[in-house]
Amino acid sequence: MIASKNLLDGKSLAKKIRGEVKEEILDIKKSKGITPGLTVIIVGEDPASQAYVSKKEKAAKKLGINSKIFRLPETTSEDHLLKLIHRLNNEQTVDGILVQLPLPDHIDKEKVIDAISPEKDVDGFHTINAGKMFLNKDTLLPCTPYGVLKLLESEDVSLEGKHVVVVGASDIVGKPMAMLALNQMATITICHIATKDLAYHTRQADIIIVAVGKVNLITEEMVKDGAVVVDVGINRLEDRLVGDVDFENVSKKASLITPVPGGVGPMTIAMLMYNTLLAMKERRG
Ligand SMILES: Nc1nc2c(c(=O)[nH]1)N[C@@H](CN(C=O)c1ccc(C(=O)N[C@@H](CCC(=O)O)C(=O)O)cc1)CN2
Repeated sequence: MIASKNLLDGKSLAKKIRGEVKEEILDIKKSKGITPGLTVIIVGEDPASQAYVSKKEKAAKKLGINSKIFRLPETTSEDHLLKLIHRLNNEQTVDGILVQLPLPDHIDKEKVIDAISPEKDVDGFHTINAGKMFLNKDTLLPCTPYGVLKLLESEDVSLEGKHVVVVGASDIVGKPMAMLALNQMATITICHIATKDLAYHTRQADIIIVAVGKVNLITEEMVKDGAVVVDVGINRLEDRLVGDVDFENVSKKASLITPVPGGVGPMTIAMLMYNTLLAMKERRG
């Protein structure tokens, strides 16, 4: 782990959040005799996805959440998946349903996500939940962007009036991230694959949030002095894991910066645990 005074330490904050969730689960178990249930479905053998699912299973177990993992083969049909989701939607003890992404190409991701009951959609990806987030209504929020907000909040970084530049416009990170920042009264810019002169935009940013998956996409010259830099990228090199930011050089300019690993990644899992508890409380608390 890199030691630096300006580090946004997701690993520590995630531990704290998991501890709070664990306490609340214990209390609810004692007072109401109910336990949250999380079901994760993974299709295919992608090693990174398998590792993420194992992390989710381990975290859930530690917090006293009943977890069940469906590990389905790559050849699983869309129809089979939809039927499984339908069955889980109707199971009283299942509070959260999550389908690990990406899915194989022959399966329609949107159709699968929208088959999950919105109240059990602990990823916050369902069209109804995305719409509620867009309208700034209470709902289950996507774990990674929600984790980024919590990380910023933990260091008293207010987004109000700040220029937040989000690099990457994916449905699971970039777009919801920008919307959550807007809901916090930030001025937002979303940069994507067709953006001309990325550096022009990033240099204006008070806060840069990058989620692309490209090593060293954000370099020192692209960052204003004192900016806050949040790196959501995960790139596997032969010997180590890196983000999208040239950490060594950008960290000299940034007032706060997330490391990879140990920044946003652990927050994703912590917020999933938080959402599972929230889904249980909303439905049967
Ligand atoms: N249904 C979903 N699919 C995917 C999501 C998601 O939120 N919901 N996000 C990503 C993967 N992901 C969770 O599923 C995830 C990514 C990274 C981490 C994490 O803890 N990263 C560590 C490094 C771990 C490692 O060594 O590989 C870190 O950054 O410190 C957790 C979860 C795509 N799919």
